[in-house]
Amino acid sequence: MSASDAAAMPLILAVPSKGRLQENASAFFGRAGLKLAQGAGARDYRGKLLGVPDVEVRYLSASEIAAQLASGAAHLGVTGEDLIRETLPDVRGQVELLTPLGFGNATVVVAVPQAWIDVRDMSDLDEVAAGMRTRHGRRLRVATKYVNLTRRFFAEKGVADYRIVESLGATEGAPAAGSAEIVVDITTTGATLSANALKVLDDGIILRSEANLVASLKAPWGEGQRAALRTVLGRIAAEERARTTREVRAALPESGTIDLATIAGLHEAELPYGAPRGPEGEIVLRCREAAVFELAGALVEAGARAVTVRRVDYAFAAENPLAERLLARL
Ligand SMILES: Nc1ncnc2c1ncn2[C@@H]1O[C@H](COP(=O)(O)OP(=O)(O)OP(=O)(O)O)[C@@H](O)[C@H]1O
Ligand SMILES: O=P(O)(O)OC[C@H]1O[C@H](OP(=O)(O)OP(=O)(O)O)[C@H](O)[C@@H]1O
Ligand SMILES: [Mg+2]
Repeated sequence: MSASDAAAMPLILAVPSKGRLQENASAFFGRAGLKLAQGAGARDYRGKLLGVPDVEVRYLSASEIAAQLASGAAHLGVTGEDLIRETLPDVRGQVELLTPLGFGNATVVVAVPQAWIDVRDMSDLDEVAAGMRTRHGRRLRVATKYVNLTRRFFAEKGVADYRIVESLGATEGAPAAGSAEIVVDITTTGATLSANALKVLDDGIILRSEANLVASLKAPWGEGQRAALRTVLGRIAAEERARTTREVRAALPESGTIDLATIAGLHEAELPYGAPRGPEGEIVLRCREAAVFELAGALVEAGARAVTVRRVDYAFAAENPLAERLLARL
């Protein structure tokens, strides 16, 4: 491929096409002013970002997204951290987890039958497994689709006498069906585990996962794709900054001055438009939502004639921390 071909290639953004991550993911992009436009219908697995050329959206399953970020077939994607850690042999070398998204929360756990009342933790499980091996010549069977996470975790806990039965769905049913003794699976409310008379071991939490925005280090990052990256991540950061902060405007006193630097420092506020030019006038600060009342109080105390606080939709800034962090690694 020539350099000019590479420059014309779009940034590939992989978005969940189904399951519980789908709706949340498109709502997340929508809030950031990135409207996903799917092709002809729900079965068209390609689309665009309205108003952002040079981006191609691909709708894939959450596990396929992890695989495509690993191989470099996609530049950016939304998927569960569980799938990233399960699918990628070298997470740090293959991808950058840019930011957790606050949805798709689930925990990968080791669960055993509730009837095993003496088995409370991994060391109890180790005894059961060793006993099965010596007394019955059989190995404890673990049903899971998280084969790699299971192997790593069991090795860390020193449990070796087991074998994995790969499960592609309804994993929690495996013990009752007789195809495995225990399971490693994901849980959110715990309803599925209870319904199948399973319990989580006390130290059986393998990973707490949520959906993440993930970038591939293996994808071809030409100039066009880097520019598209800055646009996309700039909007995401602008929405996040806006959502987590408040804009505080203060009318400065007619006489005397306010020591804004000290007040801003105390309340971890910024002056996004700089310091006031004269003694009188209006000043704009930005602070964390939780600090709003203290900051407003301090400004009034210091002589401000009026203070207003508001939410903003987007807060853009010259710095693009998400993009810079990734670009520094490419
Ligand atoms: N209660 C939950 N159960 C399963 N996954 C969840 C849950 N909550 C969040 N997730 C996240 O969503 C990801 C995809 O799961 P989901 O069930 O939505 O997809 P799916 O399309 O059904 O995939 P699969 O068919 O492989 O289960 C999970 O790997 C996990 O990161
Ligand atoms: O702790 P809970 O809130 O009960 O959720 C956990 C269940 O949800 C998921 O299954 P899903 O509904 O995605 O079906 P699947 O196995 O076909 O993917 C997961 O595999 C568990 O079975
Ligand atoms: Mg599922």
